[in-house]
Amino acid sequence: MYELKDKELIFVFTGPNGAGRRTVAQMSGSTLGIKQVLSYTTRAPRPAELDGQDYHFVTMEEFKAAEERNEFIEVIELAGNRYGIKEQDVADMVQKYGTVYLVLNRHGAETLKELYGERIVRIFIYADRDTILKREQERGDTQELIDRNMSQYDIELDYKDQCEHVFENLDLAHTVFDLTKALDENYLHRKLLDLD
Ligand SMILES: Nc1ncnc2c1ncn2[C@@H]1O[C@H](COP(=O)(O)OP(=O)(O)OP(=O)(O)O)[C@@H](O)[C@H]1O
Ligand SMILES: Nc1nc2c(ncn2[C@@H]2O[C@H](COP(=O)(O)O)[C@@H](O)[C@H]2O)c(=O)[nH]1
Repeated sequence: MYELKDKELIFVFTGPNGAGRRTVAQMSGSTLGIKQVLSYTTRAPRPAELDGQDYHFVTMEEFKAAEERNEFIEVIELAGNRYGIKEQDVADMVQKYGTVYLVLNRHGAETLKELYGERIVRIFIYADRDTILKREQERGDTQELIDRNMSQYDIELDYKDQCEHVFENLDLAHTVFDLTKALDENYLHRKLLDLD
């Protein structure tokens, strides 16, 4: 296991599905010049999702082969699909960029915290159930997917108080501004933003 050095950090965006974790993470990452370590998944891409941008989309055979080679830090299975982060990807990107981010569910955030300790900064993004429902319907998610996400809502929300930073994501621009400011002030010290 790669041991993270003093200045190396991993931001883990977590919270209920549909709260806007990926959107907020990608916008903040782009503002701050921080790259994402992508998960591998066997699920099919949804409309507007791209291989190499949202996930590494792989076949079950490819995933199982990588699993047998012990390449994943952790693996989860949801609705028959597997998801995992490769240890080598984390090590390579942290060594190259110093700071990276991931978007994971509660299980993934807990696992990374156990493995990498204080080098992990958990950022909890949430919204109320009705807001998430509306966003998922507008995005065209299937009822099956919406029901699955909603069934996990309370479990994911219960993780809020254990995370280092918590942001309610209602107005997107405000969320990204507040988050970017917090990460810059607390960890990055790049002074990229005009904070007045
Ligand atoms: N503040 C916001 N206001 C309105 N819509 C938003 C906001 N934040 C995100 N969205 C939209 O909500 C939807 C879900 O966002 P996103 O994909 O980032 O969520 P997520 O938490 O990563 O969940 P999932 O894994 O289901 O995609 C997207 O269509 C996104 O454009
Ligand atoms: N623990 C992990 N969680 C992951 C990983 N990759 C994605 N996720 C989370 O799973 C759910 C479902 O994702 P979806 O894109 O199919 O809706 C969501 O909360 C993701 O953030 C991973 O490698 N490990």
